[in-house]
Amino acid sequence: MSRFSPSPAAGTVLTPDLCVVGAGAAGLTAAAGAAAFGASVVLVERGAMGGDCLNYGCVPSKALLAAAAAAQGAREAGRFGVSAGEPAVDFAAVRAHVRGAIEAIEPADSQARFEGLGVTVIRTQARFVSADALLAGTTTIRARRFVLATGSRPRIPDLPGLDTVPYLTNETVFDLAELPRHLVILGGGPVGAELAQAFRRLGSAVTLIARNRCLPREDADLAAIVRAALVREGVILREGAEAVRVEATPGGVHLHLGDGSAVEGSHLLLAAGREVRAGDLGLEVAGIAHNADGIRVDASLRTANRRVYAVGDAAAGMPRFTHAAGHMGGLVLRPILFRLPARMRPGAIPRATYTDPPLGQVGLTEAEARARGLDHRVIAVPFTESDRAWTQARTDGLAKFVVGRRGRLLGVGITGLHADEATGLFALALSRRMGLRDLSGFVAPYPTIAEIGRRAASAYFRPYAARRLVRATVSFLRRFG
Ligand SMILES: Cc1cc2nc3c(=O)[nH]c(=O)nc-3n(C[C@H](O)[C@H](O)[C@H](O)COP(=O)(O)OP(=O)(O)OC[C@H]3O[C@@H](n4cnc5c(N)ncnc54)[C@H](O)[C@@H]3O)c2cc1C
Ligand SMILES: NC(=O)c1ccc[n+]([C@@H]2O[C@H](COP(=O)([O-])OP(=O)(O)OC[C@H]3O[C@@H](n4cnc5c(N)ncnc54)[C@H](O)[C@@H]3O)[C@@H](O)[C@H]2O)c1
Repeated sequence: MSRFSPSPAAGTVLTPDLCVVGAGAAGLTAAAGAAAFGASVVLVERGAMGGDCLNYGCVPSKALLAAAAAAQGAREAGRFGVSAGEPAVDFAAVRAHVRGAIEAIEPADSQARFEGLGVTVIRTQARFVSADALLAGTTTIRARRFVLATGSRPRIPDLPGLDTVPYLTNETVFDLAELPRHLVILGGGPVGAELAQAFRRLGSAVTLIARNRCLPREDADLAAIVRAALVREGVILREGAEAVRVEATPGGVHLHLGDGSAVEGSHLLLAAGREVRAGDLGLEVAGIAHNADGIRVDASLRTANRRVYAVGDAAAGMPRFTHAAGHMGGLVLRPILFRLPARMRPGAIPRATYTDPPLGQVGLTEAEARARGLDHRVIAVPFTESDRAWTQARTDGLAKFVVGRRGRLLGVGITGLHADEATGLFALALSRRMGLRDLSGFVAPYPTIAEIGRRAASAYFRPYAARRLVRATVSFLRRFG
């Protein structure tokens, strides 16, 4: 149990083993883990417990997408011979569902739970006042080690006119009282793509502005399938479009694009990437280096100040996902508590975008393998080869296995039905350095999308089976009865 809980009196100086700043996925994991090992822990959070994922990110977006999928299911039921028709969407009830999902998960991240674990939770802004001391309200914390898990915030683009119009970000969009008539989304990354589909399916007109293409970080063949689904459902996609100016109109906003055209909408949602909150942490005072991408860390997630680590979205150059944040929050406990080495391997972190169809990736994409000059082959398996895809009438999918020498997996990308779940399986295979031989021997339940790994293995090994020597061996062995 912490020697300090509950909340300290004003002016107190605390000297815990560990001080964690930020109670999102990264900070909560570090705090809970350290407390479980008997370390004294102080956790400082200035906003809502649970951070972005619970309050303004993964949870509300996935809950909104689930409501949107129900609406789309009604629209598409006809292809199964079931008639439902255009659904009536009660947006207040949708919002209640989103809120309900947050409230159901909230207790796991709550101050009460963490105090129950023995963590001292201080609900205020923290900043360094020296290389080894942090000020949280009126409490000074001189910890043996610090973990900065301060997350990121939406990047507000430098767009002329933006200061004159109302706009939404992920921090406000889930609180909308009414369904937007026409939502204009700036940014075609995962936030833009997921929310474009969610609002379109719930009944809004949606225009998505993407500087390059939709889901630019993803494999082009896989992203094209998601793109086609969005367009089929009526999302107006403006790819290769640069927003250059915005102005208010009586009905909402008027967004001017670089090619001279304009888009008119009732609401504007900014989904133009993330930036790191570093300015208000007093990093300079503590000798902690940072850049536009975040707090600079080495492979063990240590900052330029040897007492201080940075994890999650706040750490520069690291993948910005909840599971990555949680992983980093646990990883830093190795050096902090046990003086063991730790090495963050960003390349091993899988990701999924929860559009329908979802898109998952782990390891290298085909373009990344090519750019690195790796000796590789790509085995592409369309979902028309999956019996499950046929039973669900969802053959709009593709899996791409990027393999190196002797069939070793370098990366797997998959879009289609249940691709998010299947990505977890392939992430395990990659983390265990498996190859297509392992996938060929893996028995998945029938009919599931996971069987697609075996399909890829069959396609890879088929030419070997056809070799003259192999055939001659089979023929020779036949003689023995
Ligand atoms: C719309 C959206 C959907 C997303 N969906 C997914 C998804 O489906 N799956 C996925 O893996 N990822 C998703 N993400 C990304 C995911 O939300 C982040 O990667 C994750 O929340 C990062 O966790 P974190 O702990 O690093 O930071 P955060 O969750 O941002 O937590 C940081 C905390 O630090 C606090 N803080 C900051 N500065 C200070 C200070 N000086 N003093 C005290 N407290 C401070 C903040 O208040 C905040 O609570 C999504 C993001 C968005 C925006
Ligand atoms: N399913 C998930 O795991 C999930 C879901 C949502 C978000 N996230 C995380 O949240 C982070 C943020 O996502 P995001 O979608 O906001 O960011 P992003 O950086 O992935 O995409 C933003 C896009 O906006 C475009 N853009 C920026 N300014 C523009 C302009 N003026 N005109 C036109 N286009 C412009 C950029 O080119 C970029 O493609 C991601 O890094 C991701 O890791 C994850």
